[in-house]
Amino acid sequence: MHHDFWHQRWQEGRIGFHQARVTPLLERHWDATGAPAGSQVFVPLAGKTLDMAWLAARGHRVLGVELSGLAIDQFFEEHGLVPERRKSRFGTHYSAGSIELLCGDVFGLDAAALAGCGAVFDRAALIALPAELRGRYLGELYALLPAGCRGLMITLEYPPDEMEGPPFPVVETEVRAGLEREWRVQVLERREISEAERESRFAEEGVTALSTVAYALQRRQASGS
Ligand SMILES: C[S@@+](CC[C@H](N)C(=O)[O-])C[C@H]1O[C@@H](n2cnc3c(N)ncnc32)[C@H](O)[C@@H]1O
Repeated sequence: MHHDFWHQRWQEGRIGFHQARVTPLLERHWDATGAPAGSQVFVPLAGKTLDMAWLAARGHRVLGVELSGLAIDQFFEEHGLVPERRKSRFGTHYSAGSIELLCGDVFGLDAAALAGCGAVFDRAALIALPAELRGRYLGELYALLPAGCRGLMITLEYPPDEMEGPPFPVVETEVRAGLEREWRVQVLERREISEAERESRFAEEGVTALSTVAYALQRRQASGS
């Protein structure tokens, strides 16, 4: 999906994906990932999610990566923080306390950029990408994370011909095919989202069934364990 698409969404305030609360599945399942206390959590396609503040309040350092400078400005403003700025080959880094947001393209990262991350949290990130980018995202970006890294990934499943994403439906076989060579993948919860709970867009588009799935991830050690 072209960068302009996302920049325009932020400029026009069309950010229906943003939640005014912390993701309940994060609160419910984060401990099950075994993410080491105090570790840095990589949050790809971060937006201005409150989940980052929640992770920081739990004692984690956070590295969010987000294309939109507007999203990053709004995150810090809304949390009453004034970030320090520095530039690197990946983009502009904004840091305040234990939260660092990198304004740049997640596909421009390398292993050095993510070397300090002991965990990853993926909500509305994999499912924000069209199929042609998802293979690269799972196969290349996740391969940059260090051995032993833990993670929580949240996906959506719905009949693919019923709505045009994003969010795109991503089924378990796709997650496993993309990650299982390098990661242990475990379904923690699969839950149908009732019509009352769904964003109005799913009803408008006539989506007949919608589920969310939470996966625990663990990057295998180099030995293939
Ligand atoms: C669907 S939103 C989800 C945001 C956040 N994860 C949340 O839960 O609210 C996807 C975000 O990814 C950003 N994004 C899209 N492509 C990106 C890329 N290649 N690199 C970094 N950020 C990207 C968009 O600007 C947008 O804010």
